[in-house]
Amino acid sequence: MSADRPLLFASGDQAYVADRVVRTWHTPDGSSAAWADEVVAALEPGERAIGALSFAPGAPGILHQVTGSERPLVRTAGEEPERTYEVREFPTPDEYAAMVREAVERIAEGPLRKVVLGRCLDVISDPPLVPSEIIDRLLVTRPGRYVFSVPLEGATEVLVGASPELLVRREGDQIACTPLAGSVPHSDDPDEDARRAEALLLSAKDLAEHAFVVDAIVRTLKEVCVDVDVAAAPTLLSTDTVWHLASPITARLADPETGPSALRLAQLLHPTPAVGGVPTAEAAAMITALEGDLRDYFAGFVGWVDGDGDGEFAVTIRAATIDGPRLRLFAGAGIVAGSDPASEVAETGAKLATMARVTGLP
Ligand SMILES: C=C(O[C@@H]1C=C(C(=O)O)C=C[C@H]1O)C(=O)O
Repeated sequence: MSADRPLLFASGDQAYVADRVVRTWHTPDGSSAAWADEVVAALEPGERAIGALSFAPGAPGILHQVTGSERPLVRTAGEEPERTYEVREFPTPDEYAAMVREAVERIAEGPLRKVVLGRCLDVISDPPLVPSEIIDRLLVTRPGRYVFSVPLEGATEVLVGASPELLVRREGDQIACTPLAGSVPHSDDPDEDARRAEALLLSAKDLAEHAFVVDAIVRTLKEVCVDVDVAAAPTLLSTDTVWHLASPITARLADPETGPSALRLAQLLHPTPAVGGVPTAEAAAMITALEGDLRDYFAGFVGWVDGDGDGEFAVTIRAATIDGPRLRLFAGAGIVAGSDPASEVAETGAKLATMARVTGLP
């Protein structure tokens, strides 16, 4: 494997690192069931497909058919070179606040009830960032549980990140999802931080924002699963920069022999209202109208599947693409009735900070 563009996915206390790429599968349409089934059927025992699928249906997906192994996480040594950064925000925080206002107005008219809107940072780094160094820092500091590095279509581009959000895991007939929605930035003051966490657990706006996601996932799981189980109320999940509301969901595949692989399950569940909205079609139209096409692989899903159909996919958030000197970061936030533009700017700023910190941005 190229040391410049590591191929790995970590969720436990080890990282699965690819050492040989047997084949790379591309599709122009990451929502294609036929493509997903073809890739899974091609996997030999001991192989995995690791990759990423775009946010939009009908947009590309890439899966690397690999052999590899679990490796312990190693601490990096060595000095970081001094870097200079040129940063461009798009949309700007003011433009993003205007997008939030427009979404809130549209939600008041209906039928739109929730939409997730994102913004980006584009950075030019001199000297260029080194993806393997960023991955080492992510693995050791672990700002989110799901650390990934996936080479994309071009010869130099790589998708990296530390997502806190499990889209779906399949292990035999056991299915798990841990949707997140409803967030507040951490405070440096421990008392204030605790107050924010308590307030999040009681916030009607955030609980509503969260319930949209849980309802959509439960509905989809019930099409292919039995024993779908979700806690009566969300719990708190902390990342390096934000508090989230989280709902662990478990289920059992109704028919594990012919039932969907982890990859198919991820396709069926995506886009959840954690990254899209409610209703799905109206939210997607609003996202395109207000954001344009800044997402690509951001807010899609990333992970692995094996030939038995087992696997694990995270939502592609707290993520960045690195392409030589160019770095792009994305963060989004759910907008519902009662969302405050300034708070959404602060929330997306805190989410952007996860990858900004590990890439050394000031
Ligand atoms: C879209 C992002 O995060 C999603 C949106 C959240 C929210 O609106 O509260 C919380 C977690 C994620 O599901 C992101 O981090 O970019």
